Amino acid sequence: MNDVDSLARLADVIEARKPSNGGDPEASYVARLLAKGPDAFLKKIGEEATEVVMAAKDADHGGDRAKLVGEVADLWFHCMIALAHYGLRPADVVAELRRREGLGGLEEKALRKARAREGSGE
Ligand SMILES: N=c1c2ncn([C@@H]3O[C@H](COP(=O)(O)OP(=O)(O)OP(=O)(O)O)[C@@H](O)[C@H]3O)c2ncn1[C@@H]1O[C@H](COP(=O)(O)O)[C@@H](O)[C@H]1O
Repeated sequence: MNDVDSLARLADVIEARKPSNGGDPEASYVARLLAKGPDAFLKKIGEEATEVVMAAKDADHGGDRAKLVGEVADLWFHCMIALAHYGLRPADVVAELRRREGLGGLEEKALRKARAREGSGE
């Protein structure tokens, strides 16, 4: 199984845990978070992002890199809950990353600025 398949499988589980699909907030963390609504899982995303930053800073100073992996997994997982809530799939994110393949970040930024200048009539 490849990386994208693993994400798709987890997305299927999250989809099945939606309260509207019968997920039970008493028995499932995903169902509980989805039942609480966007504020709850968006707050978790903020917290997990901060934990990623702290684990990365620790790793910079000889800390445990496995901790960083764990925190990134938590962040990805909670982002996947948000994607599911908004009717999106990991494949949508992968398609966007594929669309960007070969277009450097600096090049993309220059194009974006040029388009904004054209739009403002400068
Ligand atoms: N990948 C995960 C996963 N990663 C993290 N977590 C949970 O996310 C929570 C993260 O919260 P924190 O680390 O902040 O710890 P906490 O203090 O317990 O959090 P809170 O009290 O603030 O919610 C923990 O309860 C973790 O167990 C996950 N829970 C579930 N999954 C996957 O989702 C599937 C469905 O899970 P259920 O919906 O619970 O059946 C599972 O089979 C897994 O594949």
